[in-house]
Amino acid sequence: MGKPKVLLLGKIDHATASWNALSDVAELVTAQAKNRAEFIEECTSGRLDGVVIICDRAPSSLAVTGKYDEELIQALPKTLKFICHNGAGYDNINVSACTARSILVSNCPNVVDDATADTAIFLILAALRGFNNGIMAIRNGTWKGAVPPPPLGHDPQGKVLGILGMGGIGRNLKKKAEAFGMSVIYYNRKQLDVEQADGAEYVSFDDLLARSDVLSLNLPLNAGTRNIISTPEFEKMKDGVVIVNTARGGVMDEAALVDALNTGKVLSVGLDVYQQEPNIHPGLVSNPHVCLLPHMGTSTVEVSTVHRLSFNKMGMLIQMG
Ligand SMILES: O=CC(=O)O
Repeated sequence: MGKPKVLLLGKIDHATASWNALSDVAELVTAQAKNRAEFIEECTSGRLDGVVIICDRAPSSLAVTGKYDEELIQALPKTLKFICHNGAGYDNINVSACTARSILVSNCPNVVDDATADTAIFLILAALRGFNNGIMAIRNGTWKGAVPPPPLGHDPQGKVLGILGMGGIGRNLKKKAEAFGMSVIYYNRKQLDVEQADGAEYVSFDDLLARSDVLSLNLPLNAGTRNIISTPEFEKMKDGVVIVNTARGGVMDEAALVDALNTGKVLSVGLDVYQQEPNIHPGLVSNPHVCLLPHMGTSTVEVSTVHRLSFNKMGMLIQMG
């Protein structure tokens, strides 16, 4: 019997040696397709027959696969057994459709905790302090910007940080935020045990909305969390609340956020993720109180280097049969 085939979708920049080392135990193949239609055609033409594992390097794979929806999953090679998704969030994969085809799906949680929590800290500071006003003004050649100048920002010290979703990233953010003098409350589907909560106060969803000076979204996107923050939720928040989203754009209603910014209910926002990436609601782009990043929360050499280990593990799994 030949070696099992592993199909790489997307680019590898920092784990090339580990990827190549997999060839000891697997036949490494790449797709010729440049877009989803071509990929589906490539799968159905039989060129990828024999592929047992897909190594999905999101987001660079997205241009070729689009969402792993029912249509795509039905087209994948009949021999496929595993999809190894290199991100933490796997909302782009219809896991039920994979299960129906007996395809196992794995993701990479934990490795992104530091990088994502660091990004949340950056956005919290930027939004609280109004740094985006200054960043825009200095690049426009107007030094500190408008006359009269924009209102003074706020220190994180003494503020209540509400964390919605207290998984690995939420807990990592809690520790970092405490170093800036913030006190942390959280809401999660389940209350954490004492050790994991580490002093963070568990509150109801409504209390989280009502008590947070800064609200950080750190929960996965799924049918139950889509638009979990929308107009009724903004109404329950403090006037002048600051919101940061490093999770998925789909958990917050962007149009409702623009309205809440325009009325002053929300003072400022820090965003790394959007509902329809790479498109961003024009009301967010034009608002100087919104600090925007192009979904780069996990884009570090260290995260990519840890992904290397996942190739090594994939190799070991193949060897173990
Ligand atoms: O967004 C990045 C990830 O899900 O890892």
